[in-house]
Amino acid sequence: MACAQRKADGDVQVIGIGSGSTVPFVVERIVAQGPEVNKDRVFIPTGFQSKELIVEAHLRLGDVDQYPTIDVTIDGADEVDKDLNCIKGGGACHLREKVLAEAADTWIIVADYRKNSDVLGKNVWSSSTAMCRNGSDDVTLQWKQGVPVEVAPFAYVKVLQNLRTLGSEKASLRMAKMKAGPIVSDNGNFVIDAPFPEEQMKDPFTLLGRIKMLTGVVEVGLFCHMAKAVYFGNQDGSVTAKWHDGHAEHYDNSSED
Ligand SMILES: O=C[C@H](O)[C@H](O)[C@H](O)COP(=O)(O)O
Repeated sequence: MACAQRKADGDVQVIGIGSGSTVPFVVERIVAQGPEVNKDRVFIPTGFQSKELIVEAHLRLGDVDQYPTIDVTIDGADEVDKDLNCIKGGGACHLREKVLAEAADTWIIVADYRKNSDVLGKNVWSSSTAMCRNGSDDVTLQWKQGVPVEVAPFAYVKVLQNLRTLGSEKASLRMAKMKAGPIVSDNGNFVIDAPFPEEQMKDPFTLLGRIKMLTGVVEVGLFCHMAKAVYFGNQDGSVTAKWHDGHAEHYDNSSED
């Protein structure tokens, strides 16, 4: 998105590239800035998808162990609440995404308007990432997946039980679509999807702390108080930007140049 990328202009040299359906557009926009602008930039991926995008675009690939401080990370989201807290991990990338979000001076989300929600978990729209990976555009397969929780494989049954006790009655292991068995993250872990009642989702920061304390949990797909800004692409091509301080702006189609 043009306006999100504008935030990445200037002196930015180390850029984190997140995962999801909007990220290819971000990379496209970066490439369009030309080789002269990009020659001194290093791009850090959050997983397989973004690594491929960076390599295919002939941008310089780096890793977070070389660059533990990132100027700006641009990522997608499954859902964003009114305080810019996010659910992420529909594509099972949330561990690396959170590392790159924390490493970044500025963390920016680019998402489509269906991800904009008052309270996390209320939105029936969820990640299209898995569907895109399966080569299908069938967005009628929407589901309420809850909070993605990456777990050490040997501990998943214990963590499932813990999550149910915490209030997620329907917590379940995420199963692969084209493979018999569970999906395995880029880090070799399993992912549990844990829907929680609205009352608990209204305070995602407290819920995040509770889930994170469960032994066997590697990372939780709740990103609280992290986003500096979220850019929502609207159906008509315009963009609505919301900042963490409550400020919002609207850009019409022509500002996308
Ligand atoms: O694990 C995946 C990431 O958190 C994605 O950023 C998130 O799932 C959004 O993906 P999409 O834009 O494909 O819905």
